[in-house]
Amino acid sequence: MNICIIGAGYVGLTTAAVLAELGHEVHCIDHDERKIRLLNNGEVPFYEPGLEELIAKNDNYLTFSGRWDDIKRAAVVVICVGTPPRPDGGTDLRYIEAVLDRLATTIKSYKTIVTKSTVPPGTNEWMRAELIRKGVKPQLFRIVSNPEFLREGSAVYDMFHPDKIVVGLEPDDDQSLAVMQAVYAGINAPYLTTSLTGAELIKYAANAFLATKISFINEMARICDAFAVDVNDIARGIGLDPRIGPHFLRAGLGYGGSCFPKDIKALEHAARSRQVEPHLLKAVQTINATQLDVCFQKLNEQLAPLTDKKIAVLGISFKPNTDDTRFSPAEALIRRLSENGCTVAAYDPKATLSEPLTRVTQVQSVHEAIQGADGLVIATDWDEFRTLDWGQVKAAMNGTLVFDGRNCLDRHAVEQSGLRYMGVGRP
Ligand SMILES: NC(=O)c1ccc[n+]([C@@H]2O[C@H](COP(=O)([O-])OP(=O)(O)OC[C@H]3O[C@@H](n4cnc5c(N)ncnc54)[C@H](O)[C@@H]3O)[C@@H](O)[C@H]2O)c1
Ligand SMILES: O=c1ccn([C@@H]2O[C@H](COP(=O)(O)OP(=O)(O)O[C@H]3O[C@H](CO)[C@@H](O)[C@H](O)[C@H]3O)[C@@H](O)[C@H]2O)c(=O)[nH]1
Repeated sequence: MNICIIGAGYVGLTTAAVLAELGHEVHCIDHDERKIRLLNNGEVPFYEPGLEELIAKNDNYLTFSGRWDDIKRAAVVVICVGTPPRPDGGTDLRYIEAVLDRLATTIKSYKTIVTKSTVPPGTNEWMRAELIRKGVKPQLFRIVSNPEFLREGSAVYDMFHPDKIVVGLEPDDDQSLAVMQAVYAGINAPYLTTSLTGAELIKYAANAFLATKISFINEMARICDAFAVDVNDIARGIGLDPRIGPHFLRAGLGYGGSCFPKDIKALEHAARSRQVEPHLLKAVQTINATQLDVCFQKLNEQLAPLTDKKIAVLGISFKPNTDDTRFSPAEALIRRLSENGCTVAAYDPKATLSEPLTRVTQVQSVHEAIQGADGLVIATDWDEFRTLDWGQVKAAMNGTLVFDGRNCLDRHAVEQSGLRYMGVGRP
């Protein structure tokens, strides 16, 4: 099948590479000329495990350009452009609008237009109406809402092994499901069909539920601290109940990234637009917004006064196995330490600080970061940090505090080397 992907970001490039691997002829369009140049040189503009190799392997079936004319040959167009937050919490649909403008002048033969970008409830219905308003004949296209559930850091694996494929269809559309099954032929997952708006809401509900689990365990961590109980024991204890499950119950600095913060806000905004008061979503966000304060306060209590203290921060990205720093709690903590007079040596295996900060230096190794440090903070749970030689860490540091901001370390290993361990809800 000839497929055109619009937007060569985390979702678009992964989709393009995976669909090419499944045997389709894929063309990927992006308006960012730098990205297209890099891709045509065989480079991926961001770090995502396995993606560069998969793109290289499918070189013959995968092309990149900024040419909209290439849409003409495609039977399926997959929209993967960004849908960033607006200051009021709503969704900025300017990139979707720009795509609709282009599609309106390009569509001359029948297309299945698939929305993979995360868009607020009602957007796909509106997109259909917009295309018709812009002059595209209704019989020349169908819209399908096919939200994406991949995680950064395991995007390629997730796209080959989804737990479901959600397909939102127009009310009288009895052909697009077969088109989607042909697109994903070779991927073994149950299909869930619903309306366009139903599919949009499944995506938001999934992210909201996962964020709720994180805020729940972060609130439990606060309670655990007050009762001198280890929150990891609580997470294990409740996680063994299959009705609860063990995932997304790791307390820490809070959730970040380009999805959870914006999508929970967008769902709250959508609810309010229909006069529904989203009490739970508000609480989830309040807990997340104050989680950094709670963690910072713990550090302050141990190291006060913070002014002129040297802190080693391990981790800059919002989660491991990515170089993405969008809404990264690690970066927010580094900023807070800098604002409070600390000297920070930050290290990340892949990510780079998104802006220069006073008294903050990004260094090239853990070894460099910890030299003479008064305290060490694990801000992102990269594997590399779990397996440090704590004896060597102790010898290099000036102080003894290790703050495990991701509850990912073996506390006994840390303590055995004479360091002081402090986690989130792990007194
Ligand atoms: N990142 C994730 O893990 C993830 C997972 C699931 C869903 N999503 C959703 O998928 C969408 C894309 O997210 P992303 O992280 O891949 O974004 P991204 O910012 O990495 O990539 C978006 C790409 O679209 C391009 N673009 C924007 N407007 C364009 C236009 N008019 N024409 C051509 N190209 C254009 C940009 O240049 C950019 O390369 C968002 O709606 C996001 O919420 C993201
Ligand atoms: O127990 C946990 C699990 C995660 N996190 C944090 O939550 C954030 C998000 O993590 P994760 O969900 O793994 O990363 P994303 O790549 O943002 O993926 C989420 O957002 C995507 C975009 O919508 C969805 O497609 C995915 O299904 C959804 O997991 C990160 O800051 C994590 O550190 C925790 O604090 N505790």
